[in-house]
Amino acid sequence: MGNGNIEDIIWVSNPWDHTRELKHIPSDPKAEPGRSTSSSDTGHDQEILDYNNGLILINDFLSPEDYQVLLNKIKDEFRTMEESKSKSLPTDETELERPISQSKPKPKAKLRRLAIHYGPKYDYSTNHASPNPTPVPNYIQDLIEMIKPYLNGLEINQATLQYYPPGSGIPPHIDTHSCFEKEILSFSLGARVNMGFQKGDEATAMKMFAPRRCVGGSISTATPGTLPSEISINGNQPPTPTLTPKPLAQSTYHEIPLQPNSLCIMSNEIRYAWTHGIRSRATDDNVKREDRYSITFRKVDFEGVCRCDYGVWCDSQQDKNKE
Ligand SMILES: O=C(O)CCC(=O)C(=O)O
Ligand SMILES: [Fe+2]
Repeated sequence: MGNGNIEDIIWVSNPWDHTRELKHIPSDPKAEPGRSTSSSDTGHDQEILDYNNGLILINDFLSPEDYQVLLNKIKDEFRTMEESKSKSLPTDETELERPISQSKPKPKAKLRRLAIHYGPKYDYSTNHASPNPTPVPNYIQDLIEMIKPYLNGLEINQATLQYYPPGSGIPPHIDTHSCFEKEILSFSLGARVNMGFQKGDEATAMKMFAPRRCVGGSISTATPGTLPSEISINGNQPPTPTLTPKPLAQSTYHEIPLQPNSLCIMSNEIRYAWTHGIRSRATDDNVKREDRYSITFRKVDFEGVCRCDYGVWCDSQQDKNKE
């Protein structure tokens, strides 16, 4: 099955010259996973957790000031979205006339994840990217600039903001290989949540043949994830590994806390062959969930062909085998 229709879409890149809204940029970006970065100009320390399978978590990614600016911006975005939605809803006249005691009970608020897309929006059922992408706003472009050192030259062209009300989640999935190039990154804000990771089994691989992003993984009992190598970044000091690296055991379900102000980078094996997802539930490790927000960064692949080394889980390569 080909994805030829994607080639017709022309992505017009966003202007990069703009007034900076997030002020601090790490001066000496880390050159390779697990290595130190100077954070002297930001005045705060980052902590890098390298799971040795393509998963890297960077805690305290932004300075507290920048983090707060970003969180406020994102909350505003969802507030505006909700306001415009409620304005566009037709007024129920009959409801207004009804005495309060007789008014219909309000439907229970649904635990629905909300999303706002910037850049080309992908229609997973048709493999089409939207021809009129909404430009990425400046404050998100600032963040893209800050994550650039971790992108290995990948030019991000899509940012998806998501709001997770307490209790909501996202099904386990592998972001479809042919839709997005290389790394997938997610920046977390608001409350902490656990993300589950599991190496895709045969059933998962089969589902990747469908032109969809979300594949439901068959998840067994949850066991806490093993701790990764942990490197604390301290000013100009070289990184000090505080734990011996323990790779995530294959075929086991692992949960890893995503802290607010953390950047989760998925590349190679974890990006191509593991599912990730967030279970819908009220608590994580007995801690009650609160509002969470995330920004997922991707590069939409207009060619729509993946040439990764993980052929079993690759929709492009499996499609080719079937031809
Ligand atoms: O919310 C997140 O951190 C991840 C979201 C995600 O996996 C996705 O949108 O594909
Ligand atoms: Fe994802």
